[in-house]
Amino acid sequence: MSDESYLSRAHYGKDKVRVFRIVREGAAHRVVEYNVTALVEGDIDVSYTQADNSVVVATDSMKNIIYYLAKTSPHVLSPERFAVHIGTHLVSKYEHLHKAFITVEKLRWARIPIVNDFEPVKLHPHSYFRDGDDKRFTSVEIDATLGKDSIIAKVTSGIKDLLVLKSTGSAFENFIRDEYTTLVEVNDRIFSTSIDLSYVYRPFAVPPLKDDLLLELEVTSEDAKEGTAWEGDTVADNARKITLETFALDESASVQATLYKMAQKIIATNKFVDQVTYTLPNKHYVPVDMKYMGIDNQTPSEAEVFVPLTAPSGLISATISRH
Ligand SMILES: O=c1[nH]c(=O)c2[nH]c(=O)[nH]c2[nH]1
Repeated sequence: MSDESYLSRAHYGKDKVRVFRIVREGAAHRVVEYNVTALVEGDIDVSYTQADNSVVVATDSMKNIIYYLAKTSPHVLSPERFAVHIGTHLVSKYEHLHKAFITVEKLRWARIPIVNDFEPVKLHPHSYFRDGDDKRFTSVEIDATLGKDSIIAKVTSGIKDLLVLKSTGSAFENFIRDEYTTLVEVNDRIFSTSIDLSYVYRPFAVPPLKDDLLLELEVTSEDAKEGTAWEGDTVADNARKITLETFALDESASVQATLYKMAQKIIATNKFVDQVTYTLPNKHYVPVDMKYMGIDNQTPSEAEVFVPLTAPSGLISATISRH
């Protein structure tokens, strides 16, 4: 053992860059709101070890690159493509930067439905409401360590904070009973969780950027149909639908068993997704004990009044991978 130390890893960048973009398509607008994180890695050791800032792209400049690409990138409406574009731009513009890690979190803005008697519901062209607290995100690693002409993108996307609850169709029985067990077995209970889900796409090569550092890559109908990372909307829509429908339809034996079914379906339905991870807090709802009032609120079929517990919660997580 030596008393000396060395810099074993370094990366830096800008976090929590908030950006909103309008794309005007005639009278109809499309809007996105993102929280972006951009971190870079490369030949930057001396900025830590020698106080030498000559290798430092200021994090303020990185923020400006994010705004610049929010204005100029043809990919801005797709979190995955926008993130790949930001990361590829950083490692292509600066010779000494070899990797970029970009996270784009997308907030929900849905068109406000306008209901007029006897007319089909119309979605307003430029007014929106927040239709859920869940966020879609993508985390992209841009790896240019093999050269600026051989850039590999590793894309992981997912959903955070998707809060769900079902008031029946969930049981928890046959678990280990010993001297520590106080939990009673139930064949009918409330199941509520705040879903965190991430899925890993098969890595792909990013074409070298043009002279103006713009990423000119077409999205084909195959991308949309097959659900490549290049058209992440397809998989994002699939993953949300599978997660919600499986949660609703499964006669759940446990959080673990329902989680596994969701993940298996995502892998089976999305051929460019190789790995799925769910993290599910089990948000407990405890029936109030009303025995002292002479009221049965405890037997599962009679349990009607519950205390939603803030803490503690279970925490069930698993990663399911393609064979
Ligand atoms: O679905 C569940 N899985 C558990 O592992 C567990 N543990 C517990 O106390 N309740 C539950 N519920």
